[in-house]
Amino acid sequence: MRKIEIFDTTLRDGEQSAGINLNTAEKLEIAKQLERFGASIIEAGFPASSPGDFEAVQRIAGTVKNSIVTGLARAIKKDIDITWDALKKAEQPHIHVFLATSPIHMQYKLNKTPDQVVEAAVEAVKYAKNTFPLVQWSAEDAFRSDRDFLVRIINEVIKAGATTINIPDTVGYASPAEYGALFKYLRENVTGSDKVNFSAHCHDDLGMAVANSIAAIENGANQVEGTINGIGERAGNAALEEIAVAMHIRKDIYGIETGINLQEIKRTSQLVSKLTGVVIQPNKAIVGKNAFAHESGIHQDGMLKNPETYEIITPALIGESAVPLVLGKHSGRHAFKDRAETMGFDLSDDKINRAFAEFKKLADRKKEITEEDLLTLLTDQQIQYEEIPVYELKSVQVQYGTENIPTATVQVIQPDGEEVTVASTGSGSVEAIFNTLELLVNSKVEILDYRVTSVGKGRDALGEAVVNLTYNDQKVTGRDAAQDVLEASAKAYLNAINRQIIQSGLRAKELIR
Ligand SMILES: CC(=O)SCCNC(=O)CCNC(=O)[C@H](O)C(C)(C)COP(=O)(O)OP(=O)(O)OC[C@H]1O[C@@H](n2cnc3c(N)ncnc32)[C@H](O)[C@@H]1OP(=O)(O)O
Ligand SMILES: CC(C)C(=O)C(=O)O
Repeated sequence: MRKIEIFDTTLRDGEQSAGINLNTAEKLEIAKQLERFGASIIEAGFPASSPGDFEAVQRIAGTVKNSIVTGLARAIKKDIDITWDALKKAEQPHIHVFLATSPIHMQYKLNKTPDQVVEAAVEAVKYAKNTFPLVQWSAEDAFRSDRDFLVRIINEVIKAGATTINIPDTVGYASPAEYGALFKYLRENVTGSDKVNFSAHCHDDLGMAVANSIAAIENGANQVEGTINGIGERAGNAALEEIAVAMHIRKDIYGIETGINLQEIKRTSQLVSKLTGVVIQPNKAIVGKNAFAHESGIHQDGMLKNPETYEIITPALIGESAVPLVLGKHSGRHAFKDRAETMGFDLSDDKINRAFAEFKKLADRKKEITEEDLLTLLTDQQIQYEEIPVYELKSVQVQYGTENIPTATVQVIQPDGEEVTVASTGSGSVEAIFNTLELLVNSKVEILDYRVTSVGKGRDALGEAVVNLTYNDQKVTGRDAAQDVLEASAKAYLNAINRQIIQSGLRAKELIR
């Protein structure tokens, strides 16, 4: 079996999805899970792009041991220096330097001639190589670049010390046959192409990112890049869970080993969805909630007679356990802690106690506590910060009637510890709550997006709200769940405000550069 390295860019290209904004603690949590998932390389961010990205990459590099941690950098010395500062303590410092090579990018975006682009790429790779043992160089928009120019610049960056060459289809324009052919051409024409890794990086604008990545593997790529749940810039990146399972299920034709721990797929996907607020479409391959649901009579009949009639992947393969529900209002702390550990949470006794208290409150109101409910409760505890005081929702009350103006009354404890109650109106119940909270947080808030979904099944399922807003001129996403969608909405709004406060609080305490 041939080994393919899996390069995960959920925290860099994935975070470039419109509306996603992860803080350092959330990124660290995802990185630790990506390590369990078995990613060979984790691109933890773009350190020169913001203090938040710098801090996240630095923290992840200091924590993750079993995956290589990398950071993205433009082909400029300042970016490379900042990336080195963030990654110098990593076990195997790795940098990902990129520079565009397509005519349209060189002429209009970079305003450079092809010769100047070659010179800048070589200079950047040489400079990076002074400190980093592992240097990946990406030809941004490689697929729309001239092939012979690509061969020329790749030859030069390999001479300058690049250890991996990435050939992105930056705008998702390639077809599988074309993208595969490009890898074959480069493997055949680049001098010493067998001495470096060739990497595929595909976007899903035409829905072909996974197919293109597999075509690259078939034609000489020994690394593929992508994200969990396929999140990423515009239509997203290749979904890594789809590639990993495709390689496993069809090892008869591909003969590829990815090193991915398939059992961790479900949990990784759920964690990324929860923390980014990006809901997974139900029919999404591998991780969608309908991916293993057989609905029609003829299919169900076949499944009962022999599951192989319709099932090519079992839920168990990706760690989707059909554990019978054992937790309810009569369960105790031991069973709760045990389940948390089985789900992969490693929480202090304090955090387990707090999660248990929340669980008991929920169990009083809800007859069935599902795996999704537990995931929500435990994830919330896992990423709580104690050191920065934030807003705490005490109560929310809404008066609504078809003939009345909806009015919300909200009681919160402010970061300074003072308890305040404020009321305001809106054209609907949610708007009334948001207007009231805006008065409370004392600053202009612009709502960019708002969604409510149900967590789990049944009438008494938890409602999860995701609010994307601007506060103190920063875009931030908040999410929270509650039995009632209005309470979930209020909590999600405050969660967004609190995340912004925490991020600036950490920076003020110089925990962030
Ligand atoms: C295909 C990809 O996904 S590439 C990664 C995209 N990710 C991001 O952009 C992450 C977030 N970005 C940012 O925070 C900002 O864009 C920053 C901090 C990186 C740069 O911000 P600014 O300095 O304000 O520049 P701005 O983004 O407006 O323009 C980009 C500049 O970088 C140049 N540039 C673009 N790519 C490269 C490169 N690979 N190497 C060197 N220079 C580059 C552009 O030509 C432009 O230069 P100019 O100012 O001389 O015209
Ligand atoms: C920086 C590069 C690898 C990229 O994200 C792209 O080209 O899509």
